[in-house]
Amino acid sequence: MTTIAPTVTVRVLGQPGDRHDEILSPAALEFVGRLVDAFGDRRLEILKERMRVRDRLASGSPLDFSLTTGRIRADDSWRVAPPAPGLTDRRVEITGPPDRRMTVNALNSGARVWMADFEDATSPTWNNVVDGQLNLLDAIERRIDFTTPEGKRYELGEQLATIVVRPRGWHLTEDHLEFDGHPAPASLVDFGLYFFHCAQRQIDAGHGPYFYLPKLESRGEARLWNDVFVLAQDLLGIPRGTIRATVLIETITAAVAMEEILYELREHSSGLNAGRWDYLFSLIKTFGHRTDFLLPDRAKVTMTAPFMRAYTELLVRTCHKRGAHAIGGMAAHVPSKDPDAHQAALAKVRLDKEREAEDGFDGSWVAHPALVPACREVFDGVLESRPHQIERTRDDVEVTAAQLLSVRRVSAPPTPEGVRTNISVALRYFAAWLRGQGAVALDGLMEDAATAEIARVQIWQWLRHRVVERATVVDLMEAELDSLGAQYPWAPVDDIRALFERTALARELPAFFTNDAYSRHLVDRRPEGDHRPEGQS
Ligand SMILES: CC(=O)SCCNC(=O)CCNC(=O)[C@H](O)C(C)(C)COP(=O)(O)OP(=O)(O)OC[C@H]1O[C@@H](n2cnc3c(N)ncnc32)[C@H](O)[C@@H]1OP(=O)(O)O
Ligand SMILES: O=CC(=O)O
Ligand SMILES: [Mg+2]
Repeated sequence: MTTIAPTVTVRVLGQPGDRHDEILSPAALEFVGRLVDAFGDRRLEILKERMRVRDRLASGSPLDFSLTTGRIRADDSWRVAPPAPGLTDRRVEITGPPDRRMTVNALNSGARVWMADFEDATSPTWNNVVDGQLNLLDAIERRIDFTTPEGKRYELGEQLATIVVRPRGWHLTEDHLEFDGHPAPASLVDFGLYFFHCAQRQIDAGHGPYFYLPKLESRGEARLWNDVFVLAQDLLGIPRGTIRATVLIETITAAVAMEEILYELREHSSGLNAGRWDYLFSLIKTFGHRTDFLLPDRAKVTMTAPFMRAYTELLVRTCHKRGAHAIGGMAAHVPSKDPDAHQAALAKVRLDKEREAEDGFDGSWVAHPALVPACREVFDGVLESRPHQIERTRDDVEVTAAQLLSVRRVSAPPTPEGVRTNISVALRYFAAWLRGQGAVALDGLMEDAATAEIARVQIWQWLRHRVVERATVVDLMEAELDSLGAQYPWAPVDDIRALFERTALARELPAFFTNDAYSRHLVDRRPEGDHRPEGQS
C-alpha cells in the first residue's frame, strides 16, 4: 500500500506481471491518484445524470437540441484549436487493441493514425490494460521490435502512424487499482497512465498526447474531460492546449449536443468521429421500448438509412463549421482468405469510404491493415493534395432531432436468420471477451464490444415487443452453446449462457454487458499478496 500526498492511498490488487512495475511506478500511481481525487465524484454524478436522462426519455420526454445552449450554436465566432502535429492529415486511421503484434502492425500499416483502443476492441483484463500501456511506451521509445518463437520478425519501420489512445468510457471501473478503498475510474487509469509516461515523450518526438473519447452522452461529460486535461497538463508542466481529443459521437444524446461538445473541448479538440455501432446500440437502448424504434436485422440497418444519414451529415456540418476534423466510422467487413469473399469485402469497404469522402469527411477508420490502401485511394481521390476538406462547410445541411429519430421508416420485424445471427454473434463474442480478446472476426465481420452490444440489445428488444418467441431464443441459444462448446472446449459455456440471460433475456435491460461481465469474470479477487498464477491453489 502506498500513500499519495496528501491524503489518497492506493492499493494495486492486480497480479504483478513482467515489467508492470515500469508502468505502475509510485510516481505514475500518484499522478493517477490526483486525477481520481479531483474527478472521481464528478464521474459518479455524471453516471447518475445518465440514469436520470435515460429515465426521462423512457417516460416520454422529447429529445431535442438544448434551448439553454442555443447561444453556443448561434455564436459564429468560436473555432476549435488548429490541427496538431501529426493530426493534420487523417485520411486513413487504423484501429485495434494495443497488443504487441498489433501495435507494430498498426504503426507500420501506412495509415496516418493508429487509434490504440482500450475500449471497444479490448477486453480489459489486468494484463491487457497494463501490457497495453507498456506496448505504447515501448513503441514510442522504439524498443518494441521482437521475433516470435516461429521466427517471424516484428520491427517498426520509418513512417509510423500517429498514436491516438482511446481510454475506456466513464461507465467502467478498474477494480485492480483502488484509491482510498474505491475502484478507480477506468477512464482516468487509461488516460492517466498513458499521459504520465508518454505525453512528454510524444511531444519530444514531434507529436503530442492525443486521445479518442468514447461513449460520451452530454456536454457535461466533455467538460469533465476538458477539466481532466487541464489538471493533467498543469501537474506535469505541459502547456495547456497540448492535448488533442477527438470525441466519438456514438450516443443519441451526444448527437444533439455535438456543437456543445466541441465547444467544451475547443482548446483541446481535434474533431468528432461517427461511431456508428455504439450509436445504433444507444438508439435501441434509449428508445427500444417504443414500437416505432423496432429495428430490423442488424445487417439491414445500413449507413444509407435516412436516420443514419442525418447523423453523419450533421456531424460533418458541425465539425467543419468549427474548423474541426470529421472522421468516418468503421465498415465492419474484414479481409478473407477466400479471394472472392476478399474482393467482396474490399468492395463494400470502398463503397462506404466513397460515401463518407463525398459527404465531406476528412478521413475514416479501417479495422485491418489490408484495408488501408482502399481507404487511402478513396480519400486521395477526393482530397487530392489537400490534407483535409475542413473548408467544405456543409451549409446545405439542416438536420432536426426528428430526422435523427426517424427510425420508423426502416422499422421492420426480424427474420429467423437475423435472430439466429444475433444470438450466435453475441455468444461467440462473449466467449472471446471472457478469454481476454476484445475484437474478433466472425463470419467475415469485425465484431467488438459495440457490435456485440447491438446483437444482444436487439434480442432484448425483439423479445420485449414479442416479435420473437422466448422459447425460440432459448432453443437457438442452447444450440449455439452446444456448438461453441464442441468447437472450443475451453469456452466457459455456463458463464456465457448466464451472461446472455442476464443481459439479453432479463426484463430490465442492463446499460452495458461489459460492466456485468467485468465484475463477475475479469476481476481477479485473489487476496493481496497472493501472486500464484491463476488456477493454482
Ligand atoms: C466499433 C468500433 O469501435 S471499431 C474499433 C474497434 N475495433 C477494432 O479496432 C477492431 C480492429 N481489428 C481487429 O482487431 C482485427 O482486424 C480482427 C480481430 C477483426 C481480425 O484480426 P485477425 O483475425 O488477426 O485477422 P488476420 O488473421 O487477417 O490478420 C492478419 C495480420 O494482420 C494483423 N492485423 C489485423 N487487424 C489489425 C489491426 N487492426 N491492427 C494491426 N494489425 C492487425 C494481425 O495481427 C495479423 O498480423 P500477423 O500476420 O503479424 O500475425
Ligand atoms: O467506436 C466506434 C463505434 O462504432 O462504436
Ligand atoms: Mg464505440
